[in-house]
Amino acid sequence: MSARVGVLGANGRMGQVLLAATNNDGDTQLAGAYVRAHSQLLGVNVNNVVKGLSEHAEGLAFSAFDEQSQCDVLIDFTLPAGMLAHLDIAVAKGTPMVIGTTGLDEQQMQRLYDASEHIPVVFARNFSVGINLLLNLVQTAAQKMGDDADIEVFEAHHRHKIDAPSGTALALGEAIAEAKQWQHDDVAVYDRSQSEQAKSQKEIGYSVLRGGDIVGEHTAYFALMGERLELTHKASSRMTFAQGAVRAAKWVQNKQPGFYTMQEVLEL
Ligand SMILES: NC(=O)C1=CN([C@@H]2O[C@H](COP(=O)(O)OP(=O)(O)OC[C@H]3O[C@@H](n4cnc5c(N)ncnc54)[C@H](OP(=O)(O)O)[C@@H]3O)[C@@H](O)[C@H]2O)C=CC1
Ligand SMILES: O=C(O)C1=N[C@H](C(=O)O)C[C@H](O)C1
Repeated sequence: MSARVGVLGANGRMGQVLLAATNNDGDTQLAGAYVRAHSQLLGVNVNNVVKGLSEHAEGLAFSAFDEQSQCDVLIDFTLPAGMLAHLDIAVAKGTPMVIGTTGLDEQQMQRLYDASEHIPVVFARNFSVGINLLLNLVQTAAQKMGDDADIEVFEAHHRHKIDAPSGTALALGEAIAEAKQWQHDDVAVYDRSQSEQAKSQKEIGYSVLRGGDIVGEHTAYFALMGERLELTHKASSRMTFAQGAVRAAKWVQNKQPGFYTMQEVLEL
């Protein structure tokens, strides 16, 4: 039976692509397009806003998410505060969640871990296949390039992005730190403008570009004297993230409560 999927933040950049990805997947049914309680879209047919949906979406209108909402799985790409409010309802209802929202602080992450004791949660700061593979590749590079390698992570995104560095950049840095057996928070450097010293060997430096319509680009640098390795991923369509999230939604719908990663979904 096809999974009935509800999309939270359905009017967002990702939300609209998620509506299409859910609607176009043969194994999922778009069961809810949820917007905020005061949204002007409430009651508006999704086909009037998102073009190219199949006839399966006909008759579905944007609605507010609450305890009455009926779905097998929820997908959330919103903002931390909204996601946590959605999570509380999902826990109360026992509905599995796929979460792509980034910019969570430590306490907000703890709320996710706590919730995953009651419902299955797939959390990924990037749902593309390439980035999830890159999370493995940077660990190999971190181990093999040697202690002399300078490690930096660069990311570029569209002008509307709020959080920085991106969730993906931080995930790459954390994967590198794990491979080096470093504490990420001890080695992360976000700003060198006040530093009057050369960098140390035990650093992961982050740099950020915001501009135009860049969907998402990430590069991990491993720089030695005389050579440098650059591992780059470029997303050119949000559909890649949306299709990954729909894949995760199908995977998680019958899982036991727990905290799952996209690497587990992809068996990487
Ligand atoms: N993991 C991954 O693969 C990816 C993750 N992302 C992440 O997804 C998130 C969304 O990105 P994007 O779609 O570009 O952002 P948008 O700003 O376009 O969309 C955000 C959506 O969240 C809704 N929202 C915000 N706050 C709340 C709230 N308190 N309650 C309910 N709804 C809320 C907004 O509603 P309204 O319009 O009414 O404000 C909007 O629909 C970001 O964290 C981004 O980093 C993005 C791409 C890929
Ligand atoms: O906000 C975005 O757009 C994206 N956010 C995610 C992140 O913060 O890493 C994933 C992707 O790069 C797009």
